[in-house]
Amino acid sequence: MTMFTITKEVYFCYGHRLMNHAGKCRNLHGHSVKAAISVVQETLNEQGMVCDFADIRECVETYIDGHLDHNFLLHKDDPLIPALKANNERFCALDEHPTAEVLSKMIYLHLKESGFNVSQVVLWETASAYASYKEG
Ligand SMILES: Nc1nc2c(c(=O)[nH]1)N=C([C@H](O)[C@H](O)COP(=O)(O)OP(=O)(O)OP(=O)(O)O)CN2
Ligand SMILES: [Zn+2]
Repeated sequence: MTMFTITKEVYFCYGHRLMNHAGKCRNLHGHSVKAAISVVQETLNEQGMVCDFADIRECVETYIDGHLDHNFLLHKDDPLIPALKANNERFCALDEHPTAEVLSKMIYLHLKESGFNVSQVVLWETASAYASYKEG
């Protein structure tokens, strides 16, 4: 079987902390990250594309702007949440810890639910560390 793959990169920022981390990542800190989104198709459309890069960007930008970009990402049981609420600060409480693994999965599932034949999402959290999510 032959397969075409395209990959679109998007960039965004967030603050977070990993509340159960034994080291420095338990502290409040932030990242400026890159997500690389790969979409596959066996055949090309009438424009000779898997899909337009811009279609991936639009889908993922709406989601990232609404949930992740310039937001503060916390586990839903993080004891900081009441203080953020009391001060009207923006945050996003996740069912899982806000790791690169979990964020790559969130982006993947959004694209899949939006109808893209996404094969993988890779999230570069720092210049030297990335996580990826794919299914099957
Ligand atoms: N498997 C994971 N490990 C870690 C994650 C993660 O999301 N998944 N996240 C962190 C921290 O949030 C942060 O990303 C720090 O990562 P790290 O590579 O340790 O940070 P540095 O840039 O400081 O790396 P050095 O190479 O040690 O300078 C931690 N772990
Ligand atoms: Zn971090």
